[in-house]
Amino acid sequence: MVAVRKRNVKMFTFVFLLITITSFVLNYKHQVTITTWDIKQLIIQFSEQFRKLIKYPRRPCSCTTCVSERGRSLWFDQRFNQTMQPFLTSRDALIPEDSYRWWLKLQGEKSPKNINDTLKELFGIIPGDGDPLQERDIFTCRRCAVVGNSGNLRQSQYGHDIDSHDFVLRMNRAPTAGFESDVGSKTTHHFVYPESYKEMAENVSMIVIPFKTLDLRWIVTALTTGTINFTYVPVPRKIKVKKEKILIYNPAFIKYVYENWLQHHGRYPSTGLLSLVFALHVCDEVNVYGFGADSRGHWHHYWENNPSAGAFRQTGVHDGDFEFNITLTLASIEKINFFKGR
Ligand SMILES: CC(=O)N[C@H]1[C@H]([C@H](O)[C@H](O)CO)O[C@](OP(=O)(O)OC[C@H]2O[C@@H](n3ccc(N)nc3=O)[C@H](O)[C@@H]2O)(C(=O)O)C[C@@H]1O
Ligand SMILES: CC(=O)N[C@@H]1[C@@H](O[C@@H]2O[C@H](CO)[C@H](O)[C@H](O)[C@H]2O)[C@@H](O)[C@@H](CO)O[C@H]1O
Repeated sequence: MVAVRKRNVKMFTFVFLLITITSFVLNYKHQVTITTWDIKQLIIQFSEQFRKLIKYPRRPCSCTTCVSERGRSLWFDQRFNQTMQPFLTSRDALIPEDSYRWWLKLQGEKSPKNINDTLKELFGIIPGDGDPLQERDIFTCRRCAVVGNSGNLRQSQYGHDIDSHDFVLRMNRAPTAGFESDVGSKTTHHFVYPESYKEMAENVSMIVIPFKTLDLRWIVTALTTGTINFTYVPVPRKIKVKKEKILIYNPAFIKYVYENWLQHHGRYPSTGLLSLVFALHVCDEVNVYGFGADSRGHWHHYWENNPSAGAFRQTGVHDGDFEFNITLTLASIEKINFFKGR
């Protein structure tokens, strides 16, 4: 009787250990490919993971290297501030006073509505959280593609590569239909502001970048009364996006990008730079496509011959050259992979 009980305990311990070890190994899914269920192999893989765990005890992710890891580049460490929150959410909708004052000047609204009332109304309608990009754990490796709108994507054949990422981030009016072989067909997140809104598929999360109070008010009315149809250009009265799929880029994060990364160049950061720094904060591996001006320094698009491609240089709203240098530096220190297109 005692012998049987002892055997049961042993059996139970063995099964328990096997499950623990297996799930531990599987958790490191992007570093380890399970090719066999051979117990010897599993033990070898487990000890390899254990060795890494001892060597890098507090790694933030399971990729070979994680973007947010400090100590690899002083240039990066001086700019990257892990504590900055990329999103405003219903639980955390506070904009610090200095950031708010700075933000108010971006598009010089004449008589902005009370921001606290606006945020209360907005987060009474949308939750602004619960998105996969807002949840993190150290056992995964989040591979993100940030896809800018550059004409250098034409005939690049990057489509398959882009679609292989866990998250594919696009921006403004960028289409995929008809351009799949160069830009891919997958989109998980799409950055817009009212003036650049485009309809998106149901499963895509829309990240709204607000540059003024009216942009936040527009989200409210675009989901309800449809009363706002003009900001500095006409904007759609109504949008077809599920409330749960709308996320709000934090104005304080725009200021952080402007100060820490852009070092006050231009009037404020472009959507491309805002998306790229955002990705550094929420992804573990960042691969960048579709960034790069044409020979005149204009932001030409891959899907159209946009006549105002050089307007930003005339108005000085963005410093395209400085922004591009940030991208190149990030690539040179291996924080991102940069795909230069054609
Ligand atoms: C006329 C104008 O205002 N154009 C601006 C347009 C325009 O408002 C939207 O396309 C409307 O849908 O938006 C911008 O940018 P745009 O939508 O052109 O491009 C998005 C981001 O991609 C990168 N890009 C683009 C083209 C190119 N040849 N090289 C690039 O590197 C840039 O990082 C760019 O930010 C914007 O929001 O930033 C900036 C552009 O200056
Ligand atoms: C070309 C230009 O300077 N246009 C500005 C316009 O800038 C655009 O703002 C967008 C957000 O609303 C986005 O940042 C885009 O990249 C910019 O080109 C606004 O600043 C607008 C405010 O009234 O003034 C236009 O002249």
